[in-house]
Amino acid sequence: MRKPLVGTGWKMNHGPAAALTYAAKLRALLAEQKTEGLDIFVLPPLVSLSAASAAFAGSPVAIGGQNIHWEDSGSWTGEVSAPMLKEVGCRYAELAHHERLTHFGETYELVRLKIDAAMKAGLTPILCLGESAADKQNGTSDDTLRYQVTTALAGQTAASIPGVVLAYEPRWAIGQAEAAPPAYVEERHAALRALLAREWGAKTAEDTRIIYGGSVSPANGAGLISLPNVDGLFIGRSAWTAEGFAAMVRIVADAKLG
Ligand SMILES: O=C(COP(=O)(O)O)[C@@H](O)CO
Repeated sequence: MRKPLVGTGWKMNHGPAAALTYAAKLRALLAEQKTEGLDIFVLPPLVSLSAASAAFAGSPVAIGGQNIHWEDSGSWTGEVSAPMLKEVGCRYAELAHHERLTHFGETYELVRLKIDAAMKAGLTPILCLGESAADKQNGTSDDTLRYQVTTALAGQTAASIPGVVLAYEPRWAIGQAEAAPPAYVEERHAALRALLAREWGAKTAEDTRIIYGGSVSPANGAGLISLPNVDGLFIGRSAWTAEGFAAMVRIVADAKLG
């Protein structure tokens, strides 16, 4: 049984003061609703991690970083390492987000090194995957996903891969008015699971969580989280308020925990 997951990436929003306000509100809201049996995460910007770590301590909410460097330390101006995230209380490290690939020139070859660094530090990588609009149009979405998965996870084993969360986020669905259609999402998630089974065996495929992100909202969340191969939701804009995120947590809990 894969534990359901619901999380939000704040992207470049919420400095330390706003993080404290958000955390206090979210804690109060979640205390009134079902959270047991769910993994819940918030990914603040780097500067807010320490504040968020203290503010969420003892709550059902874990925190993570939105990126890491592949080395543990050194002359890498402006970067942060996996052990540093661990030290401020992070459980997760988001890697390969579309915005980092597009605006900062990251590649899946580089992401492989980051996955290795995150695992070594005891962080759970959230590995973002997703095809472009052109891939979708050309019918090559699953080829692109296969390349991304096999490249990023090349250093991993059948036993370690369930320690990675796969976040399917079609690039053409991020920051839009609508999420990808549920039937399309289920096809991609099923294809990803079949790929895991082919490459690393049935148990790895069965145990690895695959979550969906890209314009998830209160209007479409229930439909997406009810899909058999969708183990969680990864939310941007709709969860940038504590009230919005608490509503999404409720949708996931209702669908997955009954
Ligand atoms: O980018 C993401 C989705 O953002 P939306 O604003 O929900 O489209 C995902 O990685 C969550 O941060």
